[in-house]
Amino acid sequence: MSKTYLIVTEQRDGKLRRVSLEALRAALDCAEAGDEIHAALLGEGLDGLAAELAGYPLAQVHAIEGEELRHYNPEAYIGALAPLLEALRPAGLFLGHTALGRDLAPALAARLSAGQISDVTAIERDGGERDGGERDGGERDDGERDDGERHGGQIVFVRPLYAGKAIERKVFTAFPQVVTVRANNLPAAEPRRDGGTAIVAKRAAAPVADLRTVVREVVRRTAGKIDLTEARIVIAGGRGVKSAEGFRPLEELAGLLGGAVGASRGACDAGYCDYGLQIGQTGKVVTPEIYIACGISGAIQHLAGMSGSRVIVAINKDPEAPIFSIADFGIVGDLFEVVPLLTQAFRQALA
Ligand SMILES: Cc1cc2nc3c(=O)[nH]c(=O)nc-3n(C[C@H](O)[C@H](O)[C@H](O)COP(=O)(O)OP(=O)(O)OC[C@H]3O[C@@H](n4cnc5c(N)ncnc54)[C@H](O)[C@@H]3O)c2cc1C
Repeated sequence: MSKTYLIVTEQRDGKLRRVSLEALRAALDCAEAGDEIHAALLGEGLDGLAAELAGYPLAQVHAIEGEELRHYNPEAYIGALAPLLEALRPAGLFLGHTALGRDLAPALAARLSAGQISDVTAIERDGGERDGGERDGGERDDGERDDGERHGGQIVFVRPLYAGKAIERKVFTAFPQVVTVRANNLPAAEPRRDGGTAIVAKRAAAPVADLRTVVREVVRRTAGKIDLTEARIVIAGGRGVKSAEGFRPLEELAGLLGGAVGASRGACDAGYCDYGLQIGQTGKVVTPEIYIACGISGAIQHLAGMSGSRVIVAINKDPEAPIFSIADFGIVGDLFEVVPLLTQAFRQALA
C-alpha cells in the first residue's frame, strides 16, 4: 500500500532553508514507487516560497498561513500542523535537525505515537525485498501496531553518537516514523527537471485556543548572513583570538570565502563573541566542507561539534595542541600572522 511522507520545511528571512531540501532528499531515499511526498510550509506571506517549493519532486505543498506562525512557537506550529497530520496520516515525517526540528519533531512524534530517529547523517538501503505487509498510519484496524517488517531490504539510518566517537545504524520497526537530518550531510533534493509543479494547497492556520505563549519578536544577536549550521565554510576562533577585536581577521576571511564565523566555548566564555556562535557539544553542530580552527586547542567538547567537517584546517601556535590530531592540514603559527596571509592568498587566487 502506498504511503505518504511529509516534510516540515523551514524558512529563514523568507528563504527556504537548505536543510529542508536535505530532509526532502531523505524522504525521497525512503519512498518507493507510488508513495507521495508532501511538504508543509508555515508562516506568513508564503506565496513565493510555496511556488519555489512546488518546483521540487513533491505531490503537494501545504502552505499554512497565520500571524502566530511568523516566528516559531511550538504550540502554534503543532496546532497548525494537527489538521494536516489528521488528513494525511503520514507514514513518515522528515525535518531538519535544527533548533526548530529538535523541538518540534519529538512533539509531533508523540502526537503520532511514532518512533523517532534523530540527527541522521546518512541513509542506507540494505539489499533485498521488503515485506508486503506495510501500511499507513502505524496501526492496524484491529488496533495492533503494524511492525512493517522488511526482509533484508531495510532502510538504515546512520547517526553519530557520543560526540562523534561512534556511529549508530538504526532501523524503524514500525510506522509512523519521524526523522531529523543533520544539515550538510545528505545532498539537497534537486528541482524537477520536467518543469512540472506540485499542487499548492493554501490553508489559514486554525486559531489555536488559549495559546500559552506568543512570540512577539525574535532579536538575533548574531548578524551573520550565512547560517552557521548550513555554512559550507566555517572559520572558527578560540580563546587564542584574545579579544572581540581579534575576530576581525576571521570575519574578513569568512566574508571573502562566503563562509560563516564560529567559535569555541572558550572564546564565548571569555566574552569575545556571542554564544550563538558556539560550536560543540553544548553549542551548534556543524559539518562544513572546510573548517578552519584558529586558536582553538581542540577539547573533546569542541570536537563534538565539528569533527564531521570534510576538511579540517588548524592554526595554532602550540604544535602539541590536540586539534592537530584531527586536522587534515595543520599550520603551527600565530593566527594573527597566518589568517591575514591566507586572506591575501585567497584574494589573489579568487581575483
Ligand atoms: C560540559 C562541558 C561542555 C562543553 N561544551 C563545549 C562546547 O560546546 N564547545 C566548546 O568549544 N567547548 C566546550 N566546552 C569547553 C571545552 O572543554 C574547552 O574548555 C574549550 O573548548 C576551550 O576553548 P579554546 O580551545 O578556545 O581555548 P583553550 O583551550 O584555552 O585554547 C586556546 C588555544 O589557542 C592557542 N593560541 C593562543 N594564542 C594563539 C595565537 N596567537 N595563534 C594561534 N594559536 C593561539 C593556544 O595554543 C591554545 O591551543 C565544554 C566543557 C564542558 C565541561
